[in-house]
Amino acid sequence: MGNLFSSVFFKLFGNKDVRILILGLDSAGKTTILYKLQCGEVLTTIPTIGFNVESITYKNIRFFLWDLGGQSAIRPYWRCYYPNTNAIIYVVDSSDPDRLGIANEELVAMLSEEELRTTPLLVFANKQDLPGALTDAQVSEGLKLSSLKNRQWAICKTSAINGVGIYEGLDWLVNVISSGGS
Ligand SMILES: Nc1nc2c(ncn2[C@@H]2O[C@H](COP(=O)(O)OP(=O)(O)OP(=O)(O)O)[C@@H](O)[C@H]2O)c(=O)[nH]1
Ligand SMILES: [Mg+2]
Repeated sequence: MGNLFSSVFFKLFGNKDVRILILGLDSAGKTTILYKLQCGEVLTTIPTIGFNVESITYKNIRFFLWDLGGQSAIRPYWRCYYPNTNAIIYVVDSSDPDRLGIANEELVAMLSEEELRTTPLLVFANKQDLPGALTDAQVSEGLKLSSLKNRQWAICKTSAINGVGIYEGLDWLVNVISSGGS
């Protein structure tokens, strides 16, 4: 089964690298997630000005993960990174219901860009370890995910601090990518 998977994958991709953008409002947890994936640890972060990029290999796929700064002044630069993106991870701070509306507006603006017209979307409803965090259903409703058209999407409850949910999300991405969905 593993060999079958690998052979199908390489027929589909050859040596192609998989490019993932990690986006979301400032302080959502993007950089924390990136380094949790890359080195398995929770690093102390500072707000990202510009980007961090790391590669990880997971289930025989080499992912290039681009973590972009989410502060409002630098969100306009996200679009510089859209070309050739295979999937988007959109990170939401589930403990910040007041900014769910802004998170939705930024998501809608991003997904309306031609270069991301059908790009698969994985939402991380992050900071689930905090008391009172919104559920994945509440985050999904706030982002109006059920109204998305012509796009594969999924939402996972995550905590970058304890690692919960992150690999479930990556498993979904592996399935989407290996079935040619991006
Ligand atoms: N409790 C909790 N705190 C988290 C979680 N993820 C991130 N944080 C904290 O949230 C703060 C912001 O995290 P970052 O990873 O720097 O956020 P970011 O999305 O990269 O922010 P920008 O770079 O400004 O766009 C840090 O203090 C993290 O430790 C989580 O799942 N749970
Ligand atoms: Mg950051």
